[in-house]
Amino acid sequence: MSKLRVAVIGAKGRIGSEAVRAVEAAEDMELVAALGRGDGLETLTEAGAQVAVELTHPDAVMDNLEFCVRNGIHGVVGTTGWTDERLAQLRSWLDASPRTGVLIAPNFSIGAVLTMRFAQQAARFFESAEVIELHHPNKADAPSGTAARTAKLIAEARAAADCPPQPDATSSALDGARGADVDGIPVHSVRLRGLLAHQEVLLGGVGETLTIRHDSLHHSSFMPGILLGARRVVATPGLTMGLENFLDLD
Ligand SMILES: NC(=O)C1=CN([C@@H]2O[C@H](COP(=O)(O)OP(=O)(O)OC[C@H]3O[C@@H](n4cnc5c(N)ncnc54)[C@H](OP(=O)(O)O)[C@@H]3O)[C@@H](O)[C@H]2O)C=CC1
Ligand SMILES: O=C(O)C1=N[C@H](C(=O)O)C[C@H](O)C1
Repeated sequence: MSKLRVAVIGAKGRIGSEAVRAVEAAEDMELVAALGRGDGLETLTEAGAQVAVELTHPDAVMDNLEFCVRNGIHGVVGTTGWTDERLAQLRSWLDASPRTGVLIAPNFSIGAVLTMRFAQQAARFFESAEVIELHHPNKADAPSGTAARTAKLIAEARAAADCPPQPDATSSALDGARGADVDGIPVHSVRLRGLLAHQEVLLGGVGETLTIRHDSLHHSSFMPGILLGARRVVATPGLTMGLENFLDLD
C-alpha cells in the first residue's frame, strides 16, 4: 500500500519538530516536506504532499491554508487564533475545492479532547463554570485555543439546557481580575516558566464543586492525534472542527 505523503509547516517549532519525528516514524506515512519560516509553499506541490500539518503562528496560518486548499492539499491544523471571520474565509476556500478536507484541532491530545467533552456533559448540572488554562510563557495567544473552545462548548450546553446566568455579585473589579469573557464563561490565562499546556475546568453547585484537570507534560502528547488527523482528513472533505469527530466518542 502506498504511504500517505505528509508535509509539516512550522517544522522547526516546538510542536512542529516533534511532528516531523512522529511522521518520519509512522510506517504508513512519508515525510515529503518540512517547511520553516521563509520556505516557499510551492515546495508542497513540488513534493506531491497530500496532507499538510500546519503548526506555525496565528499570523501565518491563513496564507498557508489558502495555498493548501487551492492546491487540493488536505490540512491538519493545530495553530490557534481562530475567529468566526477566519473560519468563514476558510469555508469559502473549501467550497471552491470541494474534495479537500481541513481538520482544525484546538488540541490534539486525547486527554484534552476528553476534558472538553466531560466539561460539555457536566455544564448543565452546575450553577457556576470557569476555565483556567496554564501554559509556557512563549505562547503567543491568550486564552488558549483549547480554553476558548472549552468555554464555548460549556456555554452552548448551558444555553441548550436553559441555565440562568452564572451567580456573580462582583460590582467592582480590577481590569482582568475576572478573566476574559468567552460567551459568558470566565477564562483565566496563566503563563509560567516550567509549564507546557494545562487546563482546569471548575464547576460549582450548591455544596459541591467538580474540577476537571488535564496536563500535557510533553509535546509527544499531541502526536497520536496529529497522525490520526492526517489519516482521516484525506477521506473527510470540508471543515472538521475538533479531533473528537475522528474519535468515535459516542
Ligand atoms: N492543537 C494543538 O494540540 C497544539 C497547538 N499548538 C499551536 O501550534 C502553534 C505553534 O506552537 P509552538 O510550536 O509552540 O510555536 P513555535 O513558535 O515554537 O513554532 C512555530 C514555528 O513556526 C514557524 N513559522 C512562523 N511562521 C511561519 C511560516 N509562515 N511558515 C513556516 N513556518 C513558520 C516559526 O518560525 P520562527 O521561529 O522563525 O518564528 C516557528 O519555528 C501555536 O499556535 C500553538 O498554540 C501547540 C501545541 C499543541
Ligand atoms: O501553544 C501551545 O503550547 C498550545 N496551544 C494549543 C492551545 O492554544 O490550546 C494547544 C495546547 O494547549 C498547547
